[in-house]
Amino acid sequence: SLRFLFHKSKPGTGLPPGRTGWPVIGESLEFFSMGRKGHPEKFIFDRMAKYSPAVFRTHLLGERTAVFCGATGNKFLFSNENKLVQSWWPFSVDKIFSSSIRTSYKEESIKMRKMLPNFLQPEALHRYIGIMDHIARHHFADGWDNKKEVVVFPLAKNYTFRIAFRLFLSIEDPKQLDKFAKPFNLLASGVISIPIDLPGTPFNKGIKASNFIRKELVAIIKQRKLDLPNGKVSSSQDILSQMLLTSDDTQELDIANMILALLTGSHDTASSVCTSIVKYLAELPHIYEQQVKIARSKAAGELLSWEDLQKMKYSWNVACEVLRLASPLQGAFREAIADFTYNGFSIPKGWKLYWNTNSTHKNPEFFAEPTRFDPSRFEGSGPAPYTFVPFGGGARMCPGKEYARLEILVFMHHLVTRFKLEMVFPDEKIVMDPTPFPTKGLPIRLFPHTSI
Ligand code: HEM
Repeated sequence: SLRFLFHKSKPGTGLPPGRTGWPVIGESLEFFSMGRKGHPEKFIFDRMAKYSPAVFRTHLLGERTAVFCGATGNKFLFSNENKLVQSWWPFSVDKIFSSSIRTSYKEESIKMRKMLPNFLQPEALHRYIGIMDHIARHHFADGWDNKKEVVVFPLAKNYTFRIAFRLFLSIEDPKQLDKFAKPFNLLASGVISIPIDLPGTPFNKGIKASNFIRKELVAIIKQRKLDLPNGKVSSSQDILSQMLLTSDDTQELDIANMILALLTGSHDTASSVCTSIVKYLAELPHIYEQQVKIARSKAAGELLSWEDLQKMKYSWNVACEVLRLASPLQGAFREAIADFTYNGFSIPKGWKLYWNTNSTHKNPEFFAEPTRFDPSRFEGSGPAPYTFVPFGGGARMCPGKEYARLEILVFMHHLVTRFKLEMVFPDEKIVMDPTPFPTKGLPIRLFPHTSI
């Protein structure tokens, strides 16, 4: 009956208002298809207008879900971790990363989550800036220089992949990198697939790929444990060494899971941002010119330093504007660990809760003319608290934020010091499936500065 599909309650009278959609699949298809069409915010805004601007209910990925909206919704979910809510990942993610840090409710995983930021804090990452710069130079020399036209998305993936394997594991050899590239792509498609574990399904391939990677990682970790004490490798050469030195009682499998989570977390996110940055710089000459001025202040061939990156405030504002308009993750889930009331509606224990970037990032209440690209939004005190949330917030905030900032800035610097850019398909759209990418991979014409 219609009562089953619609529930329009008033504050104080029960569950948040909303539509549950079809049995089992609920509203999942609409949710994802709007992303695939390039406007994931439509799903959210339609329902905020129809039901309630604070919180509405829906049914996603087989779960009864309440979508929290606006700065107040973000703040509520971010600040109630382990009090009223806990991190929750869809079944497919959980299965592929089984026994990983993503299963937050497990004792060991909480310990892991505490350890993680140690290796990814600004201070810990200082020493790796020279390495990022070095890899960027090689990456541009191999993939971009002397080419009239390139397809950006696969190149950006290659860039973040190279950096991650070097920084975490000291792996640079192209042959070794190749061995991991395919499993990582399988893993990524497994995570977003329909979770049916039968031979040949993307989900099944994802699980197999993650087992393969985990096994390889355990072997690398075992070898490293032998090499570290007799000085065969340096203690500061990568994040793995750092992890092993500060956590001697941690199991190899736990470390492997942690590295797997970090490699995955960094795989599609930062590469998506780098790609979108190229698109906006190609489209917006005045932004590009500003960018070049900053980059030119550095002598050719001179290595980038921590201080240089700190000075790139304008560049980071450009990146933030890209993160606002094309957030790599549109949001994340929590689970209610107790019954509670929010904004007058009751949220039952066990319900899944979803916070999302779009209800604030694309909302004129928080960002005037939200579709306009304007890095000056981040000048001064910047956006209001809990309105700009590409990395989430609170206890589960992305631990890779600083790492991502550095690799994105290094990428931008090398890009604009080398080329002027022109899009091959000027109206190429960015769609979300579920991370944002350009429909044609973003072919770009390159004009080296020396030839201008
Ligand atoms: C621009 C790039 C990135 C963006 C926008 C991003 C965004 C996010 C978001 C929104 C979350 C979910 C937070 C939540 O549950 O509320 C997350 C989690 C996570 N990210 Fe990132 N991320 C990026 C890059 C990275 C990088 C480079 C790494 C690793 C070096 C990384 C590692 C992780 C991990 C391990 C988690 C899970 C943390 C947990 O469950 O507690 N991310 N990220």
